[in-house]
Amino acid sequence: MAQSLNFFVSSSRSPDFTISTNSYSKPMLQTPNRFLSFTKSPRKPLVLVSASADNGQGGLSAVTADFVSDNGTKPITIAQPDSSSIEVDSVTEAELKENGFRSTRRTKLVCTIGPATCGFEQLEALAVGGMNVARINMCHGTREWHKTVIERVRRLNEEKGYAVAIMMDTEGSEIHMGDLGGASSAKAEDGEVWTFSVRAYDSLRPERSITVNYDGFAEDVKVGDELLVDGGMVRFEVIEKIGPDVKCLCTDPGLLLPRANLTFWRDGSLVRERNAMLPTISSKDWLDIDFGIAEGVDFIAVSFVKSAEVINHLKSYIKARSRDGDIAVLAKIESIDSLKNLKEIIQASDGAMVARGDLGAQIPLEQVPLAQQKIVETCRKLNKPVIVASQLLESMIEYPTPTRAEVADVSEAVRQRADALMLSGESAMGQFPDKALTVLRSVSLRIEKWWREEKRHEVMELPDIASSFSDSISEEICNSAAKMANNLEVDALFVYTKDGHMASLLSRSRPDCPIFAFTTDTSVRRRLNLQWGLIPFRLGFSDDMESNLNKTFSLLKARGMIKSGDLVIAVSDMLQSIQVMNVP
Ligand SMILES: Nc1ncnc2c1ncn2[C@@H]1O[C@H](COP(=O)(O)OP(=O)(O)O)[C@@H](O)[C@H]1O
Ligand SMILES: C=C(OP(=O)(O)O)C(=O)O
Ligand SMILES: [K+]
Ligand SMILES: [Mg+2]
Repeated sequence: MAQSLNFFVSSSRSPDFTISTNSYSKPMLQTPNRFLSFTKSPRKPLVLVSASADNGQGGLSAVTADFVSDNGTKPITIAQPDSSSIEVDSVTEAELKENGFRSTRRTKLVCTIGPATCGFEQLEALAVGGMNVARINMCHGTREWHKTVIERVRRLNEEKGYAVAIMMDTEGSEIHMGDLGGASSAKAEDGEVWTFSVRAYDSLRPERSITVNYDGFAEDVKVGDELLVDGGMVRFEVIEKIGPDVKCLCTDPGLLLPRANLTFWRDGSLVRERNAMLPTISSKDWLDIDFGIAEGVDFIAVSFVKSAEVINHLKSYIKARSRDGDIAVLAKIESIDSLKNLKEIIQASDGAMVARGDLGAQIPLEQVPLAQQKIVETCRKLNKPVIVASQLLESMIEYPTPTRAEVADVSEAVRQRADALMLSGESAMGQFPDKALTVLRSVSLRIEKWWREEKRHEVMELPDIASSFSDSISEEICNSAAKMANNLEVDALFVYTKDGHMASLLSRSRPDCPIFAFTTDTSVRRRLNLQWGLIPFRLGFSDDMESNLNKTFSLLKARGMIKSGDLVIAVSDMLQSIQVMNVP
């Protein structure tokens, strides 16, 4: 006869969690105040059972009980929830209260975290300044360093109510220089001869010598090739090969930065010999990915993606290992191959990045703007979030104001209605990370406002993307709701979504009003933070839309974020309907 173990789960602050014993695991959705049973087969003795409740967020409601029993009943109480709470970040809340719905920023901001921004206060300053996603670049720093940054961001979220997501960016199999033996940079002058070598210098790095991370380097280059550092920031010409050493003459002087990217060119085109055969995800990347899964990062951005296959592979790898399979995979478009297979790659991914740094080293610079336009458009059509990255405010690494050209570049990305803009060196190692973020924020707000004032409703034809009939219904509802919202000039769209899909479909239409996205899941909330126009809230809700709406109205009213009379359109995952109403 089967026996049961009963756990009484009084409630939880975050209602989605998994209860597991050493032999059973059971996900629970919104099950406060009830008994949960595990049935044991008679063949397995009922002895020590370690039970834990884990909401997957690093222990908000974690409970562990060593359990000895023959009749198997042991009550477990999990922290009392604040069932009447709604979570939204304080910056959004203040913006909404002060300036109303229209003032909220639609374009999301990603900041690369580095030595200039890794402290808790520095991270908090970025969150206050509007950072939606923190990016860690596995090209640099140690895993311990990255772990500390992740912990600090998590602490910031828990203590201050932010939903800053974490993006881990893989190193990828690019060819790059070594780390300059700890020096922050080295100056290469016109006419100097430098040695690029695959040798690892064990002690001091000889003067004017650079290590290269790719073993085939000395074999692949030819005398006469042009060697570009960081896509042309410094240029050399290969003049002699001596075993593992390649002697190069500096033809365009400049600063060499640690681990700078290297490409070599022959007769005007990029040389892709054996290095083209390097795996997209190297063995070091797999270790970093395991680290990212263990740390529960929200996004993994894959460098130098060549095909959809590698994305599919990584997605199934994550699915098999991550607790909820909820790490989104972003494809970095930064190579010739990724442009060739653009549609399939984006289709397979959960989003993409226009990684203009390396892209500009692989295709002629004048083609980068067109590539950007095409990538942004393709992502929009396929409903995948897209980030425009690299050199948006490059001069702000050193100076407190951007160039006019940089402001124009940021404006163009906002005008293209990309989901997100990204800072790299500006926030990782620049002198003015907060100022750079402020520029992104104010330019975004200004261009978005201009766009609405001009009433430039979309001309973009959005193709049907649903893969099932029920998806088609969601898609039609969202397209119609967004259109209605514009025509009726409503104040906000509300979407109640468990996995975020309906929210992303609304975002895809780029409506004039902000989209309040309510989700029960904290990790979905963080991921929605990358998408255009979404204001993600965490809220416990049921399948009863009437009560969800009443609850939301009263919670938001109590906090002064909406007021009686505001016009709202609500849609939901659970109920396929569009409701138009005034806040009571
Ligand atoms: N974790 C880190 N530790 C030290 N320096 C970093 C880190 N992350 C970024 N940086 C610095 O910021 C610069 C810009 O960052 P990013 O654009 O992400 O990298 P890359 O220049 O390698 O493409 C890097 O070149 C590096 O100097
Ligand atoms: C974002 C990019 O990738 P990374 O900084 O990792 O080179 C880029 O190349 O633009
Ligand atoms: K990288
Ligand atoms: Mg790159």
